[in-house]
Amino acid sequence: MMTLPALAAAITPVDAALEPVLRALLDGKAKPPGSLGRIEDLAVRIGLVQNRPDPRIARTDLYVFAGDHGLTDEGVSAYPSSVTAAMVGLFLSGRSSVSAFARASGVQVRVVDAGVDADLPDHPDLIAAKIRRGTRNAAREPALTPDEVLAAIASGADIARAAAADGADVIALGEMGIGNSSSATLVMHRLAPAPLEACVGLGTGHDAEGLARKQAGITRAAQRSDAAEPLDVLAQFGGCEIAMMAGAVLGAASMRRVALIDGFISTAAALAAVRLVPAALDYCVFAHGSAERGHPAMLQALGVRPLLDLDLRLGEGTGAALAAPLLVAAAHLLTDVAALADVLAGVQARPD
Ligand SMILES: Cc1cc2ncn([C@H]3O[C@H](COP(=O)(O)O)[C@@H](O)[C@H]3O)c2cc1C
Ligand SMILES: O=C(O)c1cccnc1
Repeated sequence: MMTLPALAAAITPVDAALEPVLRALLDGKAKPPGSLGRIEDLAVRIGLVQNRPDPRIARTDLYVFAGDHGLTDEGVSAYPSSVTAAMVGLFLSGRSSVSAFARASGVQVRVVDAGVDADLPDHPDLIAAKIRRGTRNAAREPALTPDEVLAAIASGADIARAAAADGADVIALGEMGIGNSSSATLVMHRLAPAPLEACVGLGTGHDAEGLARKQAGITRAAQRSDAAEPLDVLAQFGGCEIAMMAGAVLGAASMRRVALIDGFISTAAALAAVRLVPAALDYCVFAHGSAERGHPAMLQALGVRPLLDLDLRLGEGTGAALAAPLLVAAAHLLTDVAALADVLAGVQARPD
């Protein structure tokens, strides 16, 4: 396992000198310069991450990090915590939304028990990495201890690094955890930072009364601690799965792999990772803009633009699974498309 300082030392910013080289290659392809829009930007990003003009994306592994939240005692979610474990079973049976989308994209899904409040039966696609059975209620006390946060980060990094060592080119992050939109809201509030009102959204869905209850629970937690440093914020308000996803971003970056980020909650984890190690941002690709209220401002705080705009608001990694083929296509643009000069030379050389 790598400690946080060791991870930070292993993450270097991408080589900016390669960007004009990649842009020139793309401009020279058999197409008008810039005509493939943001897929060209994506190709540049992938080339920079892999530090080569001919990047390849042969395999994307998607990890769904699952954990429960003591903050649900405040009534912040429309659903009971027991849904988390039930959904883990569904991911493993291949009948969830992310399973369906991942099949369409040729992406392998595995589930990580980061902190589910249940004993989960063994399964070949389940990684047992439980930090604790659910977090403490952040409205009353710190959700996690500092040691639990560090353990979660190290474990997430380990999972991403092992995937990379095993041949994954992209590590995609999804999550499942009833109540975790509240935890992500508090992480965003302190680390974006942004006013609390701008960070609270509907999560899985709420009527007016439910939203008021969610706001009240989140406000109680925010009033209990003025944490503003990333590790402290993760301890006060974070979830096991959010801290572990932050670690997975750092692990992917330390191995020069793309971390493909899903929606609101995954972005909050990426935000924590970037606040811990700013250079990690160079390795992140943001799959989609979530319909969750705070997501645009969180992306703006990171200075990034997501690939897709499909009004998704689920999590699980559904947006990441949908975006995965775009990364494959973008890499193909650099490796498979002929240079216009070669084509024209070929045309001119051809006998009439
Ligand atoms: C059946 C079901 C499947 C889900 N898959 C993802 N989420 C999403 O909803 C949860 C966050 O919303 P909140 O903070 O409002 O609880 C997370 O588990 C997230 O992944 C789901 C939620 C439900 C109910
Ligand atoms: O965008 C997300 O990740 C999201 C939004 C609402 C509920 N759960 C997840």
